[in-house]
Amino acid sequence: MATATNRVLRVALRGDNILTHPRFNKGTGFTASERKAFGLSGRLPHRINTLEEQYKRAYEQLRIDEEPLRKNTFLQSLKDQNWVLYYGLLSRHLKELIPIIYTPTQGDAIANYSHLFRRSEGMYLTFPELDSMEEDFLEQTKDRDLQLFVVTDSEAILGIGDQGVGGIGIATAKSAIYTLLGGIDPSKTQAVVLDVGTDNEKLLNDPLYVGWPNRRIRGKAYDRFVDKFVQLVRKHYPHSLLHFEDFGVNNAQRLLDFYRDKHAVFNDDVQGTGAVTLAALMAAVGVTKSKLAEQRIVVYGAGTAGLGITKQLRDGMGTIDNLSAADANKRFYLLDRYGLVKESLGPEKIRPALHEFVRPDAEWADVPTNDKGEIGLLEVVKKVRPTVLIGCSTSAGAFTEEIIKEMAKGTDRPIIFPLSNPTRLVEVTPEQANTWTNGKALMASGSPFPPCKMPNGKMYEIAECNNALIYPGLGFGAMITQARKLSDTMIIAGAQKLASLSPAHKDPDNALLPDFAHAREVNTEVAVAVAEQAIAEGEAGVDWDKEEVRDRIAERQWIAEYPHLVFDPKGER
Ligand SMILES: NC(=O)C1=CN([C@@H]2O[C@H](COP(=O)(O)OP(=O)(O)OC[C@H]3O[C@@H](n4cnc5c(N)ncnc54)[C@H](O)[C@@H]3O)[C@@H](O)[C@H]2O)C=CC1
Ligand SMILES: CC(=O)C(=O)O
Ligand SMILES: [Mg+2]
Repeated sequence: MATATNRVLRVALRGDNILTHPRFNKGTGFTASERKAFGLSGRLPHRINTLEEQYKRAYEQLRIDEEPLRKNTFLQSLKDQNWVLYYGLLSRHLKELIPIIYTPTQGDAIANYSHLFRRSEGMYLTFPELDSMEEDFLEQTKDRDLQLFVVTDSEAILGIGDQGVGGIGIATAKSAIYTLLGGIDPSKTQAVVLDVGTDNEKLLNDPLYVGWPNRRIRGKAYDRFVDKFVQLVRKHYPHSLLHFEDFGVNNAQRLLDFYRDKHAVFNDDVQGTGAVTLAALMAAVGVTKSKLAEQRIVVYGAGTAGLGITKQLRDGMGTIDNLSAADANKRFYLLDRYGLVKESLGPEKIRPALHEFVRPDAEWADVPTNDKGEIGLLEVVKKVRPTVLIGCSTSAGAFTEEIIKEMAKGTDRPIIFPLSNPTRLVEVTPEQANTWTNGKALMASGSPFPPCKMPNGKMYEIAECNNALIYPGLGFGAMITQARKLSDTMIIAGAQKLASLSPAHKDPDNALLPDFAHAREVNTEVAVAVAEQAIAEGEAGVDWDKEEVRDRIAERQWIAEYPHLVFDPKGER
């Protein structure tokens, strides 16, 4: 078996062409024989550095700037130069650097994309260039063994909305996380932005905006554009996984439903968020010694993530506690801008996907409404006495002191998950929820937060309930088995595996989910569970026994170490 350290790579590039290629470049790490073979002798300073020395230098440079956004720019340029150094450095400082390359800082980088722009990364497919899409696609992908596409149309980036072409930054960040935490070879991934315009006035009026300065295309023309891209992926890479990220609420679930039987597709905001939240909640009900099916769950923000979470928890109640879907649906209370999702809101406010979870008006006849007939969160909490409160509304501070205290009256250990990203949009900070519940709340958040002091003096670590803790493993498990689809049962298998790794099993005062410092090992376990499930249910395109899965995964995981490079005119380029 080839390990990274004895791996040999045949490369056809020489001189500046290899020095500027991030996949092959080693900088001062090129050995003497490689320098000779690749024509680098006069192009590099004398000293040959080990990777350890290179890490030390890069980390020193990174620490010069205090500001997270500048660190983000530094790391982006490191990625443009040298993948091994970039991923190796991140692996060594996971907890410190994931928030820099992902939420929250990547949100700022995306919002400022056109002003920070230095060089392109990824595939930009622009609406007016529809006719040349296949040509453009093939130009970038020819001769590449791509296994994963991460695509966004940028309409709902994290919680910061429509970011136009800058959304490429979420596709590249999510791809990088696949490599970092899932072990997917970065040369086998492709980030894509579908630039169908933007309705973000600030971008439309910005003379430096680098995307297509046009209002967002919608309706049939949008669908045709997306479909052309999906068909190209299906035609040229039939065994790849197609990951959708941060599509708008009217497209995310719809596109997933449309393509899920045609190709291995995955919507991270729907399925990844649902899976990680299911795992966090399974851990929390372990602490409260209750069942999933017994919870009364309020979901605040009935958008893509809110509905994805709701459906995943509902399905979890079925698989884990044998509750029928009809009964499980009744455990949920969804709210959006117009308050509780109830019958009388009518079709304008209730999109079809929410129908299963609409509450009957009669149930609320005794509850005060505002002058528009809407029922707010406080009223819902008073009546329902929820055991679980989940925020995915992008509404900062929506879980007020009054609401949290009201919730704490109705349950001994309120389970509170403010999941909105980035950090500043959180519905309540863990510190506030901890104070207002006298340390009783069981918490998990979407972005990283510092621990809180519990009444017993111990520090309570806040689990980061972010889909990045699970999607790399879900995706890798599906890709490695060449699964024809990523089924709901494969996702639940991954969520159950993640829940089983919860530190709260050992001690109820521990975090609900594993720490991000262990995210690589955690995602590997998830990948094994998903791959085994794919094989068990006959979705896999490989004929492995379940017993071989772990070894196969270990063999294929990309490791940030330099391979030995050999010059070969017929080699890779
Ligand atoms: N922790 C995690 O892994 C994830 C977190 N998220 C976060 O969840 C949030 C929502 O993301 P998406 O569902 O993709 O967006 P979305 O736009 O589909 O959904 C947001 C929903 O919240 C509603 N909303 C807005 N203001 C509200 C208010 N004041 N009160 C009640 N509802 C309100 C909107 O009408 C919309 O339906 C974002 O902050 C995102 O970063 C999303 C995916 C994963
Ligand atoms: C984490 C993520 O996918 C989001 O906030 O959109
Ligand atoms: Mg997302």
